Amino acid sequence: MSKRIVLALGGNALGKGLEKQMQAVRTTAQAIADLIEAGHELVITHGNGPQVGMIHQAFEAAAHSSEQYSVLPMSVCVALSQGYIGYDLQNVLRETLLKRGIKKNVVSLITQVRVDEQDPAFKMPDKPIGSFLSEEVARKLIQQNVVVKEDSGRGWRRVIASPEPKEIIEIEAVKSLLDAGQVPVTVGGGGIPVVAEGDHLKGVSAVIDKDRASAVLARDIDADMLVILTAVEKVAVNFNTPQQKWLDRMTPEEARRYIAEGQFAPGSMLPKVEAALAFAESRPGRQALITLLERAGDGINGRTGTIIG
Ligand SMILES: NC(=O)OP(=O)(O)O
Repeated sequence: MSKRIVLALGGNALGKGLEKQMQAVRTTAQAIADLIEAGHELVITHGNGPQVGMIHQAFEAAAHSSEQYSVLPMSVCVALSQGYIGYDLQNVLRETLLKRGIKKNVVSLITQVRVDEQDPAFKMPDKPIGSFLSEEVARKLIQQNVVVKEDSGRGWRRVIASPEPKEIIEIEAVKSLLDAGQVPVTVGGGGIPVVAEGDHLKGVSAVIDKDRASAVLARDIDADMLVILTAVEKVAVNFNTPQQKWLDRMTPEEARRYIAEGQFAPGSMLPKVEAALAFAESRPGRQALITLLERAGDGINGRTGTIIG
């Protein structure tokens, strides 16, 4: 049965760096084309952690080299990341679909997402962006008042505020594209974070979690399913212990209990399970799926992955 699906692409669907991203997007496009060919109506969202950090750092270096350039506000960096990643996705997916005889526009929408200026996240930056840094580089950045954190023994990364997404500003445009049979790429990098000042939307320094924004999007376009693609086929409890157990399904009650037990790592599986739970609970009958990109088709058909709902 065909479904309306929001497909949230994780880091490994995009690769790191220009060339690796182009290679990864080719594989990603094949998996997405399989779903379109199977008759599903898709909206594609994606992360931007490595890319937005790279863009910010590049403009910072440029600003140090010449007075003509300035450091870009993070909201503008998110907008640039939507264009950079969205262009690759729409270019490659269009071609992949054409080779299968499917003619559809794939359209990247520069998408703003409203957040609350009072969100406590602005006082506690915790979203890692950019590449891993050595301790030496991290200590230099700390002296320059840049917020960095050690990331699970893997190295240091810059961190930034990640407020809760409240509203997708361009939601009606997404619905229009879907109704016209096209494939929107939207809410890239969680959307450009903005706060409302009357009719004006002011960009703010933050990076919204793309899974949380995807859950809001999926709710507001009345999707049947939110598919969160990540680096593991299923969600596990007691991860990396002798008691590790892979989960085929979680009811909302079980998901809440596992979250309360601290089963999922913050900044990793926790926001994915929270986003999946928020969507599943937004209306009876809605389901979220967490799985690998290459198992998405099987997961949608109930053959693998972890279903929440
Ligand atoms: N914005 C966002 O959530 O990006 P990542 O998934 O790459 O961290």
